[in-house]
Amino acid sequence: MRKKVIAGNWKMNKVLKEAEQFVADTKDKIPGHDAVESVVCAPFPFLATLVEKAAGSDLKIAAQNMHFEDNGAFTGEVSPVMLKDLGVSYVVLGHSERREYFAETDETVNQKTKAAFNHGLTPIVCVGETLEQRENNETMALVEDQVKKALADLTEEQVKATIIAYEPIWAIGTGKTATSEQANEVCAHIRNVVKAAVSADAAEAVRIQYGGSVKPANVDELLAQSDIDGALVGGASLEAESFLALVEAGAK
Ligand SMILES: O=C(CO)COP(=O)(O)O
Repeated sequence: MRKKVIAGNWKMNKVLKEAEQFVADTKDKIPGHDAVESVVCAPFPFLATLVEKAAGSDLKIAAQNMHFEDNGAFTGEVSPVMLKDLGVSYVVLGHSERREYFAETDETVNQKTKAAFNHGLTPIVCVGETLEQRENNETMALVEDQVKKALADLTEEQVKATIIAYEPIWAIGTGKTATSEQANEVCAHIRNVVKAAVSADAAEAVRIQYGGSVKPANVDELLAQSDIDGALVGGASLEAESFLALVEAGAK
């Protein structure tokens, strides 16, 4: 059985006080790490404080992006060395909003994924199609291409430790969830892509999340699917009560 991973992606929301309050409200109620991995992906300015506030609990803190270089003349960027130094555990890479607004490419996602492993961070690699691509029946080929490029040159052990998030862009922040069958179909395809590109063992071990309008009301059905190992959640992760309901679903 693959352990479920529930990750809240706060995107560009909250101020520090609100972020601290969220951790205070949730950390003692998070199920044990053996049952489910519970992660909050917070904006950079909150990371140091949140790692400190969540210490000793089963709530883990993630970044929403990073550069692939260790250091250097990259004004405005944050490196994997900095994240590791703060005690950050996971990093979201290649989110569709970064691909669309900040010129993230499959190649930079690959460089960042390798950098994450070089520094002991667990990457959450996002893939997914637009509505137009879905309507043109391009979903499977597109997602296959994104997955292969993101994982290129990783070792089998690294692929096993990667978290892939399938987030159909048309379902993000729109209230339109993919049906659990639609979501599972693509997640199963991703697992087959990993099997063909890497190994059956890697495909069995890799965790694949679904993301896109996940909420307490639909999470159980999504997590009951054969190839969905967790959720990457935007809007419904912002409130403590809703986030706790999601992680409890992941621990069932
Ligand atoms: O993009 C997402 C998580 O990374 C999904 O966002 P919503 O849950 O708000 O649709």
